Amino acid sequence: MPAEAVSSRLPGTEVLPRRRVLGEAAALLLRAAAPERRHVWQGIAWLLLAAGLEALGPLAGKFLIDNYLLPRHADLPRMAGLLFGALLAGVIASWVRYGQLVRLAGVAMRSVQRIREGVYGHVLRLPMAFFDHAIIGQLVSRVTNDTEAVKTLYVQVLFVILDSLIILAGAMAAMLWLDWRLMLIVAALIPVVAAIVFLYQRLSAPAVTRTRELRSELNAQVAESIAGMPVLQAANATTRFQERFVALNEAHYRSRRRELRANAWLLRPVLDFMNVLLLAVVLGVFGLRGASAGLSAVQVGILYAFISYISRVVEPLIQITMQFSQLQQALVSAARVHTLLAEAETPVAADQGRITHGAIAIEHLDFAYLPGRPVLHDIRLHMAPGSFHGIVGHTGSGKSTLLSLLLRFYPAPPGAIRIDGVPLEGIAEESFRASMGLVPQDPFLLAASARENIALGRALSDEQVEAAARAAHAHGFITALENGYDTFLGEGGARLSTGQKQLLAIARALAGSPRILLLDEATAHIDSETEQVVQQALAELRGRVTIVAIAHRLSTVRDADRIVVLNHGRIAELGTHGELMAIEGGLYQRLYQLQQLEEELPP
Ligand SMILES: Nc1ncnc2c1ncn2[C@@H]1O[C@H](COP(=O)(O)OP(=O)(O)OP(=O)(O)O)[C@@H](O)[C@H]1O
Repeated sequence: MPAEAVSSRLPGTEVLPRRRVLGEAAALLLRAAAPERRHVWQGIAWLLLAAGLEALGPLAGKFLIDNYLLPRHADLPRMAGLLFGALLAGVIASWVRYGQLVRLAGVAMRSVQRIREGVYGHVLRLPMAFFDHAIIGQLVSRVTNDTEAVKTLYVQVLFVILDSLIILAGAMAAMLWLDWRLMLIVAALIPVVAAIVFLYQRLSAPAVTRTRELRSELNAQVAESIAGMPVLQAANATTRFQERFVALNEAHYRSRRRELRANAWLLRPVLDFMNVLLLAVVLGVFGLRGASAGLSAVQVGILYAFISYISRVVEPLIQITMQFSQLQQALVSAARVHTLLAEAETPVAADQGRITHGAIAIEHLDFAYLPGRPVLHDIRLHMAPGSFHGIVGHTGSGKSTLLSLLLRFYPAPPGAIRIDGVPLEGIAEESFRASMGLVPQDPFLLAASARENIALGRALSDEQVEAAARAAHAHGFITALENGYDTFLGEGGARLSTGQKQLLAIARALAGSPRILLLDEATAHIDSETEQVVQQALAELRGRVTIVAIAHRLSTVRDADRIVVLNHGRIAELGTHGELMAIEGGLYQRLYQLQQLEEELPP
């Protein structure tokens, strides 16, 4: 796949206009540093003091030359006092600057910490629809790499640029006081530098944005390949993936080279040249003045001070411009983080009531993921508390969609689904999640112990965890592990069989004591023996928990109170196994017979 074809997949990866980048990066910085405003202002105040003290050095030099050296007036105590004063001012200035830089580094680090926590928390609260388009590697890149780049932005803005600007201001003020006309010559350097920076930005901005984008693509591809390694290797696709990676990496290299070229040509060499030019102009002016009026003692002192100050003006300017390459990258990262943060979170549900019994009422439910492409049509279904409903149907008939709506992963039309008489969207999030249990098709186990996998961060006692495991018929195999509930299960529960993982997922769902338990093809990949264990577990929950189970394997829901047969997003049939089997030529009957046939066929 060409590198260009894989961009713009995650919101925030598109190339942003320059003005938007600046605005969004600034918004992010200000928001993250807001709690530390006092530190920033105090830091700036102290840096101003340090710059003032530093500017005293050349002034003291000028005074020494003008008053003592040129007139050959050897007043040793005063000269020593002057030298000592200049030295002391320099030492104090360095000490103050060190203290403030440590303070501002703290501000930067804490702000980035806040941003990173904020981004992760935000991602956790995003609606499921967001993840339909998200690429995991790119999201990881946002939370780690991009927030790290934001730190660069802080360090650069707060340290180098701020400090350099203050030193610059101090030197300019001192020169203004000494000779305003000469100061104007030096000041002419500032617009020239601004023009260079502008030009640099113009030339390198597209390359910088592209480099960042490609880096995030590289991350995404590595993450995707590792996650799908069995499929990659089995499909003999490793060579193609390697080639794709090489193409991306090459594009990254070219983009980075374009960026560095602009840097190498424009920044340091041009500025060094400006420095020499400026010195030549200032010396030239002195030369002219000397030729016309004879160089006075006062002018020699000023010349000395000016030469000292010019380096103090040029060096911060060089520092500021040298930071621009990194600053540019950091700005792009900050803007992307800001764009991600601007993604709307799942709206907070109004608290109109809570789930008490688990009665589900669905009325005239229509739903479409994309406008004009309806997936569910006019679903009407009432499920009594403690009942067991099976949902079956062909692939793509809308079974998982119905479950996703019940789980509020996607918003159902207001009022179409009610639980215990309360509209689904009117149940407060905490109590809603506490009352709903989900057993997904893929159990998703953490690289942690069996106990941690069942509790999943909830404050559950050992007794609660064990009771849930017993109810899910998982207690037996867990206690048979070498460390029982504390056995580390490996990445993705690698230590367990598929059936055991599924039982553990059921235990996890039950550990929260849900009123409603939703199972999405929980028996799709397990053997008949484990399926019977699951059936047993579900039978024991009947009357206490409302169960809605999607099942490809019809035997799982054979004993359900009612079976809902979905066909192209509509309820085609509804009834008990017996009732549905009695419909001659009915969909359920055909599905059942087909499965029977599959089971009877020799493998
Ligand atoms: N996130 C989504 N965005 C857009 N369309 C979707 C999304 N999820 C599912 N669909 C579409 O909705 C329809 C119903 O899908 P759904 O997953 O609900 O079917 P299903 O009955 O659960 O299928 P299966 O048995 O294969 O899991 C399908 O046409 C599918 O392409």
